[in-house]
Amino acid sequence: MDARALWQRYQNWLYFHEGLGLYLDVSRMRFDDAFVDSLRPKFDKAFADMAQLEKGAIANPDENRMVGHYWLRNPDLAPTPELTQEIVQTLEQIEAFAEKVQTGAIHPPRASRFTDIISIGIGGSALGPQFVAEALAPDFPPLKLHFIDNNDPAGIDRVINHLRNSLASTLVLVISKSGGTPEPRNGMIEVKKAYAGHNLEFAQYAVAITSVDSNLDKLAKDEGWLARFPMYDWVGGRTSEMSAVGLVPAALQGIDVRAMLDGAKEMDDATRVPDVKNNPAALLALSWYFGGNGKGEKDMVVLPYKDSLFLFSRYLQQLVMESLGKEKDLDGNVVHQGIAVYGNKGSTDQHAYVQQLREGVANFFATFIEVLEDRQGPSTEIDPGVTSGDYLSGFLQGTRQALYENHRDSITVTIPQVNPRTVGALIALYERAVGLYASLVNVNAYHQPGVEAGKKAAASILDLQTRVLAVLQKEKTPISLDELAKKAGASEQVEAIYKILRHIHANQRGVVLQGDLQKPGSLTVSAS
Ligand SMILES: O=P(O)(O)OC[C@H]1O[C@](O)(CO)[C@@H](O)[C@@H]1O
Repeated sequence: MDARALWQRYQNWLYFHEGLGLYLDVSRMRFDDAFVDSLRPKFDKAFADMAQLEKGAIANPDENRMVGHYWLRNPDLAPTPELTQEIVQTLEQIEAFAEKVQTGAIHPPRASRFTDIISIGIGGSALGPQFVAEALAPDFPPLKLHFIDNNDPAGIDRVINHLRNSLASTLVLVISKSGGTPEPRNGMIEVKKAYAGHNLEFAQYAVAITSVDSNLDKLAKDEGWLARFPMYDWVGGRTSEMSAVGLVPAALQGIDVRAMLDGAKEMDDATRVPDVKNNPAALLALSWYFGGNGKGEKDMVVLPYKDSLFLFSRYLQQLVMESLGKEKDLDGNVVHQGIAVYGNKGSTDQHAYVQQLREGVANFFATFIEVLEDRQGPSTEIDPGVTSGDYLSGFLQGTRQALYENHRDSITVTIPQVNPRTVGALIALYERAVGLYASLVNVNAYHQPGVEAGKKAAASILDLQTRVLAVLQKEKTPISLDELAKKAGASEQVEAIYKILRHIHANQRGVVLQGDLQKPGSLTVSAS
């Protein structure tokens, strides 16, 4: 296609949302009208599915759950007045709590203000708060947010060490929808011990964000934690940014959560339109379907050209991959669906992997996220008449063009600036696109059986560790791994046992492995 025809195609397909000032350009995805027409019946079904979901249908059949993240920003849409009231009240409670913390009306026992927050959570209970903090927190927030989003002991130490002089003024958010995920539970126990080590009573610093009556909720209630906020069973972890999961940390940092909700609501209204060309989420879903042949054959590379949005790709990674990456479709057929998502930020990535994107394996389509406002205030001229922002803008255009010329497709989302409304809108845009795409490819976007399988496997390894160590304690002399496995009733699991023991040995926790480390099968083990 020559430049004039491309310019025409750009204009034909350009979507613009006036209220949000958001543009979506799918002109560099090379679908034609016949392709769009062929997907119309699937889209009709997707729009109908989405309408049912928003009305409270059981959209997550495996878990027998409604899917209601859209109600969080438009509570009147909730299927019952009780739910509407609950959403409204929770938001009010969050705002009141954040204000009291910021003004010092709620303060720690030994300080006049909370200065910092440790947020403990994983997956959907971390990625949204992390993305939003990076995108929207002021340079000097009223409370500084730190995350424990893993089970790495050294990572936990690092956060606690950084805060060792301000632990007495650090609020702890423990965020877990289920209230039973091992990582946040373990992180909470470690942090609690650190508080005890400083003679601080954890309950006076701790806030739980979890489902009512979960183990975490019960613990927080029994111990009299500072506050508890509810998470609803009809909100999935990866779509929970607009629930207490995301709103509590955001409000505490002084982010305008109402504006974020408004932006999401406005985008929801726009993405409810049952017309592909006039619905930005449908245009994304269409482009993804085209890009990956409806089978995820190409990866989605997300390139925000704005530092504050660099966690967007990581956020989308969970939203897209946990939602769409499914072995079976809704009819039980094995389909192995999904779309792989990765990315960091432009132009930084141009000096890393964009070389391969331009010339290497053509197994992706790109999504550029462009922000029109360079910075608040005037810009210095780097060259006559040229600012850093002009360079960044030029890098984006240049990369988009270079990719296209080499038959690599791309989508471009443009927002006027990074603010709570546009961030809320971006989240809502992708949530809806994932929901529509899931319907196009007929998968349940709202469960994650694969993750559950991994969790079970991990639990069985820990169980094996307990059994093996109990047997080892009774042994008077060194024993071979095979023998130990047999005595523990786990002859088939010698490799797992070897790895358990090697780890414990490396941490000098009462296990000694002896012999040739190059030949694990020949090692003997004893309790020290
Ligand atoms: O909030 P929870 O229940 O601790 O779960 C954390 C994360 O674990 C998962 O269940 C599986 O990874 C995610 O869907 C969720 O965001």
